[in-house]
Amino acid sequence: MRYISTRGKAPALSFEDTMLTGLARDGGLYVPEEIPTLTPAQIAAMAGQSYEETAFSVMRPFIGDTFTDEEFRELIANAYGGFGHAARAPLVQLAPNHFLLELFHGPTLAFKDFAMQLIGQMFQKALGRKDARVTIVGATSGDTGSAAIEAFRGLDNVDVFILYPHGRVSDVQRRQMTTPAESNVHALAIDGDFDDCQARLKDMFNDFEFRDTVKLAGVNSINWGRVLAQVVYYFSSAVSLGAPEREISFTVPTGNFGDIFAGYIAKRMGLPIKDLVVATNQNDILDRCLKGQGYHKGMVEPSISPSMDIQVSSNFERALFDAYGRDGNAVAQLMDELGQGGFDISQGAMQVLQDIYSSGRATEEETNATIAQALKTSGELLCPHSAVGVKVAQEKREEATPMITLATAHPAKFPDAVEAASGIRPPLPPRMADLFDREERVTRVANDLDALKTHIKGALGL
Ligand SMILES: Cc1ncc(COP(=O)(O)O)c(C=O)c1O
Ligand SMILES: N[C@@H](CCOP(=O)(O)O)C(=O)O
Repeated sequence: MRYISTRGKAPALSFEDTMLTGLARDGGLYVPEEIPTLTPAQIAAMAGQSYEETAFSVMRPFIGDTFTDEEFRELIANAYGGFGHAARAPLVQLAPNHFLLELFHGPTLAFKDFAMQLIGQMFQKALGRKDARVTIVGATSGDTGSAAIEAFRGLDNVDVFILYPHGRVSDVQRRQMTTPAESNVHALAIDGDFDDCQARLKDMFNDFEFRDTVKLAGVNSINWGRVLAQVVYYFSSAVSLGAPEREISFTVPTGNFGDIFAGYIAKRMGLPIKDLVVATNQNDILDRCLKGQGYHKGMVEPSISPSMDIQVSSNFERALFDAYGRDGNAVAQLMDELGQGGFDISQGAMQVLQDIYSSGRATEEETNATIAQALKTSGELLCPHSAVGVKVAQEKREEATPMITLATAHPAKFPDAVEAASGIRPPLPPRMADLFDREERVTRVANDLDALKTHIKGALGL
């Protein structure tokens, strides 16, 4: 299995090199040269399996000879052993034929743990046998950062720097990033929004001198390993509702497009997914785009679902690559235009995208109302991101096809917003009960590439 760049000009790499490289050197994102498929019988065999067994079956075809079967099984077992639910990703029923996939039972209470816990294991194994060291830099609107810090804190061969937008993450998210005491963890509050953080991260990858000096690695969904690990729960949930005999639809609260893109990969692998619905908050660039209005950037509007406050949706580049017939030059041209503010999508590519994805948006009022309604009708307390998904799913779902909405974070990560909408202040789990008593450690850094490079090199003693 080899991986190629969406911009067509970087060398093809193995799974291991793709994982450790992050952004391709032509500025693109790596994708598999070919998508492996599973037969209906292989998918049906997942019924009744543990999450870990399904994870092995789904991901094995993508990793080539990076790990032996035995090693890979062990990494998967280590990754999910600490989750707070035996099913790892349990389904609960919200309404007839509408289900919620709870992805928040990992250590940092968000879906990011599914990929990050595994990536942590895979990095450790791959770096350990090479006796290599890397500097991970990540951009976060709140959840990727805490999950990355949790996965890499205290490891000998990794330093981790996380850029988050100052004042634009919840207090719980911020404290998850700023309170770990390990010296290899560095939380950086950036004067800007998430798009600024992600843009500076990509600038660092495109600055080859800096990249090579610090041995830069990435664990955002830039990293194919992140997307891959998220494919698994589409299979586990769909099979438990009757796939492959039965079609299933999914609605995914979306920002950087990594999670929904994982759903697309599941579909390409043979999972009978009927609709893949992109749900956005008021930062609705993807909804507008999928309705045929082109991809044109506006200002990021802070919302009660801050992890989705994104305008430049990184993985949409992967979707465009396939929609444009895997033409790297066409994608590179679109990304250049994005640098000037936006681009229009050709009719042919738009048709491909609309055949795969549909979309909807939720206003702040609708999100609040959905939190209150779900509590009343099903007893389920939703985080604001999951509520965006539920609201859009309610509009999109059809009676005949089960709809699964992804619940991407635990309500306790956003207690103020959840309390305002529902009257209930969700408590943190006991293991995190002292989060607000722990000392914070954070550096405020300007939204400036040179300032960031200087800070990171200084912290590394370079
Ligand atoms: C809680 C939550 N929901 C939804 C999303 C959006 O996911 P994606 O960026 O993969 O589209 C994020 C951020 O990634 C998130 O943290
Ligand atoms: N919502 C994310 C933004 C980064 O997304 P990623 O999937 O590319 O890591 C966050 O919570 O940080």
